[in-house]
Amino acid sequence: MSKVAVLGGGSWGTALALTALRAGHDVALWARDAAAAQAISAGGNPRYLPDIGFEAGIVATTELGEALAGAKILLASVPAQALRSVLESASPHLPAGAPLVLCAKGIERDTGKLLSGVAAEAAPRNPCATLSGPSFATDVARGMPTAVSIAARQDELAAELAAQLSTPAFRCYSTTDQIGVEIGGALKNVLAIAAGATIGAGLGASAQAALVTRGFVELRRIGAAFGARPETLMGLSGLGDLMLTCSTAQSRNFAYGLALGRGEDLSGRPLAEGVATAGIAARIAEEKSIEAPIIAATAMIVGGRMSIAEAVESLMSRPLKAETD
Ligand SMILES: NC(=O)C1=CN([C@@H]2O[C@H](COP(=O)(O)OP(=O)(O)OC[C@H]3O[C@@H](n4cnc5c(N)ncnc54)[C@H](O)[C@@H]3O)[C@@H](O)[C@H]2O)C=CC1
Ligand SMILES: O=C(CO)COP(=O)(O)O
Repeated sequence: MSKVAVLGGGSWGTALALTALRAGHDVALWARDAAAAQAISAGGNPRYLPDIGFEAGIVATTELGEALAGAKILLASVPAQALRSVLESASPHLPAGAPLVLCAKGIERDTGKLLSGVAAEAAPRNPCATLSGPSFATDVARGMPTAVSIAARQDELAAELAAQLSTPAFRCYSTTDQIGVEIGGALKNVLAIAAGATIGAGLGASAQAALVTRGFVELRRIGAAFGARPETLMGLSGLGDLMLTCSTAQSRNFAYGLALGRGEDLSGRPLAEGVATAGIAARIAEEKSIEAPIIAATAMIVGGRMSIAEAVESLMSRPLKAETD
């Protein structure tokens, strides 16, 4: 049994802290909010995991030094756009050499970097890994069966982390394709917004299936440009997570798209990582001359620069071509 430290007291940080606890580790969690830390230590997270009670045992604190001291595994589960600043604050306290597992899904908006690139700059003394896959925090917190990928460039590190973090209900597969795992997790959120918007705008289940399938082609093109392995994109962290988040309003990204498609007020909604990632993903595709019209249209819709009706018109009137081109 060794100490696991979790950065982030939201739904995913809490759920991952619980899996680490259930895997037999001592678990500390850093949350920026004192009330959240107190509640998590007592066995609840009313803001981010309402209606879920869980076992006490996580030691949650607002002190980074206290949370990180002596930790052998670090899990970063703050939102993607907050990762750099949180790692910079944590930097003096990060135990040198302890693996840092990135658990957020996104691309840094200001730099276009994948989160492993952010970690390489903000936490260079910690070997970096990524945990991603189809896994709603509520399901994981409730102990429902879930499988994810853990990726690290070194095979032994990925396998060791998978062994340390798996439980009978949380099955971690290991891979060395960290970039593939990151790309799948980041882009599926953008496509989930598009899928939700399709349903919200009343365009139908056939349109939803077409959009997700063709969106997956774009995901694979972008993945290929980054050197991702095709089989990773077909795996849990790619296709698996795309299936999950493009099919149910339990996904906050899908729910965001649903509200967008219905023309509802979008202020004050829960985190939807695809909102921040859409624009930068579209820009990366454009800069690399990758054909990604669905991602581009989603970025424009999310940015208020295109209506859903205009997106449909533009996507449906593209020149006809072979499906595999
Ligand atoms: N909730 C889920 O089902 C899953 C979430 N993820 C990923 O995990 C990441 C975190 O998401 P959630 O925990 O779900 O979000 P959340 O909205 O439930 O919680 C976010 C947490 O981060 C904290 N936070 C936000 N900005 C911060 C900052 N600048 N500094 C410090 N703390 C900050 C908030 O106070 C909150 O505790 C996202 O990238 C998400 O895509 C991945 C798999 C499942
Ligand atoms: O990444 C997730 C499930 O794998 C969670 O999806 P949402 O952030 O869209 O709720």
